Parts: sequence; structure tokens; C-alpha cells
Amino acid sequence: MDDSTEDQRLPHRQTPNKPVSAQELAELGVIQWHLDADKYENDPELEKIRKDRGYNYHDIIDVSPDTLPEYERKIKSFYEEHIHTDEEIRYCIGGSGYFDIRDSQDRWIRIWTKKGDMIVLPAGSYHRFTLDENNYIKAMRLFVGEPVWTPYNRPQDDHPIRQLYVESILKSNAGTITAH
Ligand SMILES: CSCCC(=O)/C(O)=C/O
Ligand SMILES: [Fe+2]
Repeated sequence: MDDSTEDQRLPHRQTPNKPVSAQELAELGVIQWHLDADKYENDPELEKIRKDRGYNYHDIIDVSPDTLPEYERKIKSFYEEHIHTDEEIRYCIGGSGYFDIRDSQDRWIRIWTKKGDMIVLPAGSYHRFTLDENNYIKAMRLFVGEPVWTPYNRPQDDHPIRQLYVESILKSNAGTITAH
């Protein structure tokens, strides 16, 4: 992402653009699939992912000014940099939005998530979410067991889940992750 503080809904690409590969995202623990969102209610491919990864809970969230209760408060909270103690698993079944995640040098990577994209952000990863200029996303939220949506806003460097995440990234990449 660029460093501009302009509207969070803009793409915020660097000039020139600096694309990030699926491999680089995988090294941060991000998992992605692309599915046929038109058949999300009866999709063997989605069922297989859910079964393989134990995602036995799901619900649907409609994020737009007209559909989300307490829209202003929630949209602000989604964009505060935070971690969760569990994976954040989202399947975009309509609309679009940006999931931002910090890389190993603490730079933001912006992941444009559109209809059919399913993404897992690992537990302990610093991230945030915003709608894009279309102002609408319909997403399936998945979870293992009873859902816990609590965000822990940065700084969380002493949080055991953050520490586990940092260790796992260090181990798999033999790289450096900047402590702040
Ligand atoms: C599109 S789902 C809303 C965003 C959210 O649940 C979250 O935790 C963002 O980090
Ligand atoms: Fe989150």
C-alpha cells in the first residue's frame, strides 16, 4: 500500500504498483481459494474445505450503510489494526472489500477480495478490513466451534497468540519480523 491517508476505500496502490504474489501471502500464513459463489448454499468444494479444516460454524454478514446495524461503529472497528485469537475466515459471496495484513517488515499488503474469493488470515496476524468504493460486501464468516469475533487492537506484541504467530512466520521464512 501507499502511505497516503486519503479515503480508506480507495485502492491505495503504490506508484508504480507493487503486486504481491500468492507465495508471499502464503509465507505470512494467508490461505486463499476461489469458489463459485453462485452456488455457496450447495457447493461440494466449499463443503470439502469446511470438513477438512473443521469449519463447523458459519453465518452471513451484509456490510453496507443500509444493512449492518451500528454500521459506523463497526466499520471503524474493522479498520482499527487488530489481531484475533483464532483465524479470520471470510468467503465473499457478493460485493467486495479490502483485507489489509502486515508483512514481515510491518508494511501493509492490501488484498482486494471479490465475489468468489475465500480468505483465511491467521490467528495473531495484524490486519484490518474496509469496504471499497462500492460500499458493499456480503461475506460468509466461518469458524471452528463457537465463534469469537473479539478484536485485540495493536499493540499486542506480548499476546501469546501474537507471539506464536511471529514464531511460526520466522520458522517458515527464516526471515525477520519487525517488533514494535
Ligand atoms: C467482511 S467481514 C467484516 C470484517 C471482520 O469481521 C473483521 O474481523 C475484520 O478484521
Ligand atoms: Fe479481524
